[in-house]
Amino acid sequence: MKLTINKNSAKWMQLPRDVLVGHGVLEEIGDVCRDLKMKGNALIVTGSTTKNIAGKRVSNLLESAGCSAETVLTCKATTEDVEKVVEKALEVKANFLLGVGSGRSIDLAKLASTRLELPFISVPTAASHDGIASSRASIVDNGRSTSAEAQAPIAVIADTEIISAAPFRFLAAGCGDIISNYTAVLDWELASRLRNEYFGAYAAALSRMAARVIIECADSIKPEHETSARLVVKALVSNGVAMSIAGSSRPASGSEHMFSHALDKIAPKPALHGEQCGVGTIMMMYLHGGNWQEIREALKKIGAPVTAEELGIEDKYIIEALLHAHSIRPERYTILGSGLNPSAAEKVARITKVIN
Ligand SMILES: NC(=O)C1=CN([C@@H]2O[C@H](COP(=O)(O)OP(=O)(O)OC[C@H]3O[C@@H](n4cnc5c(N)ncnc54)[C@H](OP(=O)(O)O)[C@@H]3O)[C@@H](O)[C@H]2O)C=CC1
Ligand SMILES: O=C(CO)COP(=O)(O)O
Ligand SMILES: [Zn+2]
Repeated sequence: MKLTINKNSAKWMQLPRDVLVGHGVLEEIGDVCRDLKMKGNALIVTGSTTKNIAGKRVSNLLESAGCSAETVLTCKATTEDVEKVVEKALEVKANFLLGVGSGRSIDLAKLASTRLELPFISVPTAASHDGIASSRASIVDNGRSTSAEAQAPIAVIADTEIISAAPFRFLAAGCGDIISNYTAVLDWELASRLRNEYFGAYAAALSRMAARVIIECADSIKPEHETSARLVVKALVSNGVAMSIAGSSRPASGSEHMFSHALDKIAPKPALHGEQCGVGTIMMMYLHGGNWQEIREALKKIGAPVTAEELGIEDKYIIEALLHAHSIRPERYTILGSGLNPSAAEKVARITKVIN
């Protein structure tokens, strides 16, 4: 008899069942629970800011729908934090979990619910990252950035009224996370050619398409336009689907993500994940010999950072992150190969105008 389910299998693509994107969809959370036969005790995983933006409302709405709701506040996305959420879920005898807020809260709810074999609902309050619907969780384990296998959310409730009211910086960061698909796929192709790594043509095409849509619509992505939020959220959900189809974060994470993870470790005050990935994409596209100017122009039009100064990070940390990036995920082969030397790192950052 088979006792464990191997969802790690390349044949197993797990996708969300209900995806709601639109104005005021948060109000439908009770209906989503009824649709998915989810009842009993809910554990809301949220942050100190996002609790006030959506966490409390989710709690009230769930209670009106006949569930009981407890809340656990998040701080970082580390293995220890996952453990804290697991413990809280056991304490309150949770029947399901919700990640309400930032990428961190969603990743913690995702991984804790996976460990507990309970369903979870993703309720983003900003369109700043593509973990909204993915079956991966980016967790820091013993100081190392890891991409953990996890379940996909059973439902995604992306209320564009809330998302478009968030500071525009978040939406611009989400665009950076999507545009980074270009270099992620180039790295994946390289790994397939040089390391005979599995390459999924369909996931790669889906991933490229999302990046193309954002670049082509760069002129029309504007603050407080709910249509902009809707477009970006759909591309972020599509990225999650690409990762599930690939069975890894390969279609959406390559050398530019390794640069961002390195900055998270090195910079005293890192910028948003998607902002750093966008700047990383400009530099990695240069290393690939591609059209880095197109990436830079699109990010500029959107209003995302394209320089160290705009990231609020000193030049020296950009260089250090470039030198360190290849060692972040040594198993993930990218254009960075076995690493840049200091003069090459400085050259790429200067030529692409990230530093001056
Ligand atoms: N699993 C996956 O596939 C992926 C995971 N990620 C991960 O997600 C994280 C990045 O997520 P991201 O959300 O960009 O950043 P963070 O998780 O670092 O959150 C940034 C901050 O934004 C705040 N915030 C969220 N929504 C709003 C809002 N509407 N108004 C004001 N403030 C708000 C949060 O508040 P609060 O303090 O309340 O949380 C938090 O302080 C990284 O850890 C990254 O590695 C990224 C891509 C894919
Ligand atoms: O951020 C991600 C995709 O955008 C997740 O990828 P990693 O954690 O594997 O870098
Ligand atoms: Zn990302």
